Amino acid sequence: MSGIPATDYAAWKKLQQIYDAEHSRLVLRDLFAQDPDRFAKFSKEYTSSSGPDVTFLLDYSKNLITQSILDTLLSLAREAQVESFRDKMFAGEHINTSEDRAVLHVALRNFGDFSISEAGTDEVAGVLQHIKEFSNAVRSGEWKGYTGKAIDTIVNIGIGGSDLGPVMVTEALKAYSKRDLTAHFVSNIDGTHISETLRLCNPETTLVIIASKTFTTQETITNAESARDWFLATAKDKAHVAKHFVALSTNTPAVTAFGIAPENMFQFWDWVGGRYSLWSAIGLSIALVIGYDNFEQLLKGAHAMDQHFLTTPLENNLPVLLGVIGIWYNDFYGAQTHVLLPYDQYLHKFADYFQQGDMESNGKSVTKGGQRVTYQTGPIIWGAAGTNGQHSFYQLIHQGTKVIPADFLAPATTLNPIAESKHHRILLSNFFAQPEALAFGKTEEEVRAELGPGQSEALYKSKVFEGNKPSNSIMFPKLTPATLGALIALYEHKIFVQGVVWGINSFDQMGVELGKVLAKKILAQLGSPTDVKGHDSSTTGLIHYYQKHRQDILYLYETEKHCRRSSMSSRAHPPLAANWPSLPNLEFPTIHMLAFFVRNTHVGNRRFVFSLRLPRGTHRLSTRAVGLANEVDFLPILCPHCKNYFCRTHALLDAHSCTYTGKLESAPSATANPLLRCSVSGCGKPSLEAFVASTADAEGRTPARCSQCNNAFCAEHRHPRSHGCTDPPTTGSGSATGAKNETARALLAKHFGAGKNKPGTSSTVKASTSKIPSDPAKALMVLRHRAVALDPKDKTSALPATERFIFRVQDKVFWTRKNIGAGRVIDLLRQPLNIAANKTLSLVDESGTLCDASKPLADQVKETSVVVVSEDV
Ligand SMILES: O=P(O)(O)OC[C@H]1O[C@@H](O)[C@H](O)[C@@H](O)[C@@H]1O
Repeated sequence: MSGIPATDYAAWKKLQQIYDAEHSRLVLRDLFAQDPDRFAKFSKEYTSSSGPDVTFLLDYSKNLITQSILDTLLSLAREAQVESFRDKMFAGEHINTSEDRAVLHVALRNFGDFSISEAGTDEVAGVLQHIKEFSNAVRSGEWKGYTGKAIDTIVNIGIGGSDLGPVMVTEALKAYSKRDLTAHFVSNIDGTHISETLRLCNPETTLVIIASKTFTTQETITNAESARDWFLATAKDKAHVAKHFVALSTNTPAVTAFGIAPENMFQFWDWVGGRYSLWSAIGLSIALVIGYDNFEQLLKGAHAMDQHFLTTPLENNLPVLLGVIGIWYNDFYGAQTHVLLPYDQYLHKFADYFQQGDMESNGKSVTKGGQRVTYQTGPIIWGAAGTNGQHSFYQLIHQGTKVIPADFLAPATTLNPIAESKHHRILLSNFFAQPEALAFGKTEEEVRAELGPGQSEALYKSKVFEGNKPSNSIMFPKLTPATLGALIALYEHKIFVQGVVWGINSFDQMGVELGKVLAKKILAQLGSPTDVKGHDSSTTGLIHYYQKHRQDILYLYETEKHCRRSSMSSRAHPPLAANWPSLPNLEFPTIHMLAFFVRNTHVGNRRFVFSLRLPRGTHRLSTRAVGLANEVDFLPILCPHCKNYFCRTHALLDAHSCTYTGKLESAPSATANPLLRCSVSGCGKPSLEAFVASTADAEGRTPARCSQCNNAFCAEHRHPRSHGCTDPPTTGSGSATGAKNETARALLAKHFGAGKNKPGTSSTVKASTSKIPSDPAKALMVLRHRAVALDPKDKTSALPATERFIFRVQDKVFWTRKNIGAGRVIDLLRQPLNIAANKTLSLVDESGTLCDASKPLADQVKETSVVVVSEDV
């Protein structure tokens, strides 16, 4: 890590000479035959020097090494100053030079032994205490969700180091888990990942953990926002987020901006690399799954390995031995990969985890000094658990042309001793057999003796195993949290050793950035083929192919001219079609995410228009929200037969020339279930409920019924007004809101005249409706010009139009900032309306609902609508 090219070291040159002169004589069969003590010489038993007790055996005798080669490899480590850089790491020196950061994952599991002065290391114990208290509260059921139920599901949203570590460890230690707490991990930006996960979750009993060191990672933040939308679709009130969302991050401002309270944030520090972060707050999901005490055992197991690495002479230092032996193959034998083969199903994510751990750390091609290396650095890491690989890729390891060093890992005792441990004995027989077969193979003589004479030459040859394939074997008594901690730390330090020898910075990851930048640029160009600029012909061709073949538009607007269905959109409306965004085939229960998606979609210069047309509150997808949406219909109707989405005009089978050819068992017909027909007498069209009920997983979805009379209506008659529904919404007895609204209505009746007059249109208070178009988008444009700032301190020129909220009071049109609470609006209205300060006022919306003074007005009333100022409510 000094930045010196490894080839400059004398030991490197010597190793090259040894390889050139000796490698053809390095034959494991011979090496073992020559030295009966080879196993004793080239194996070590690790025993933790501090509690908890951890022990394992590392057998590295099946490597293509002699003592003198090993000595030279260790000389290389010394020459590259592995010990000195190790000490610098533990001391908190900024060995991550490109980012000027310390590398202190060891401080996260430092139970008092090492003295580290870096800022933040003194806060580790406090964060662990926070993890302890929180995980205990959740696991015991003391932490309640917003409806008073205990948490039974956690969803960790993170990617890379904020995902792989918790995934691997919670899988590895599943035997220690709280079985009635289900843990899900969502990482991929593919909406399928979060959608399929949330389908399994109940918002009332789910805790979402947003794990992101930077809190800017596109995948994590997008998934987290969708999860929040999913949650609020049921919970409604943003205040409930506090009980269901926590963040693990170093970025306090971004976490706060997301809406997570500081007390629900678990801090860590920039000296924790993402791929070394499972020991930090990122391990919260681990503590939740296996309990804090087990989490601490994991940390302590790793800490003992840290002590071993820090204090043990290189000859006996296990991470050093693994590191230099790996270099021998990587740089002298030309091995390109290294395979991790745990014979323990619980470790099935071990190789995935170290793919990031190793490849992101040592996948570098310039030294710390900026020189292009002339030798190989980090290997490709891969692998799989148990005997599965034997039935697929082991063929190549045994008889292929490549050198593939392998690490075999296995527990002596299984945690699932079913059938009197028969499974485990078979598993272990394979664990012992494979390294043996790889090392010693089967000679042609042995094959001939086995097959006897008279076989084809090709057959004899094809059954020969050349052997001489190197491997390490690691065996431990049982997979415990502490043992796992020690094994992970063993590999972490191995990676460190190799990085030091190669002179590279193992702790940055510049190589992941370029793709992210290009993806952002491309995302903005996906709307239209004419937007695709600045790419090579291949990339351009791929994007154009996607644009041609994507299935467009699953959402609907108020007029037929905006209706799209994928199969005919381009024919029907060629100029517009290309600009529509591609949306996933969302099913009804997840459609609330659609509004979110659209709000954030770049659709060329049409994006803003679409945003304006989105009805407020439709993301909640309640029928009431749709009904309030001034005819803007955001409810896509899924044809139960051809499974395409249509607007109300094209929802019927004949209207969209349904391609379904099977028997139409539930096809709408005049004689179909009358309950599924529009309730308006004489209409007879299928109700929205008919489509929804037959197409979606009924559980958790919002019924497409009138929120007031609860009857089912067709798209034409779904709004309360359009089917003559005048009954007030049922608020439920004892509902505080309901009671308040009753009072509000009574007062409205008193002040502005009861009965049929709508609030704000009484003779007493009359909103001017002259020259205001009925189309909400046009109305907004007109009113935006007429609106004056309610707060004299606000200047129109200082705030973008999208951040201004327009509403009407009497014949006046005002705008406020969107986050202004209704209480503050009341105060500000006194002056223009000339209302004395001693009067108690309330705001009431068009439907007679009392506004909550503590919440933003913009969240409670429809933009451009009339708001009534009422006394005494
Ligand atoms: O935790 P964050 O900041 O969301 O980052 C997640 C991952 O983001 C990737 O881009 C990095 O390569 C990883 O190292 C990192 O673990």
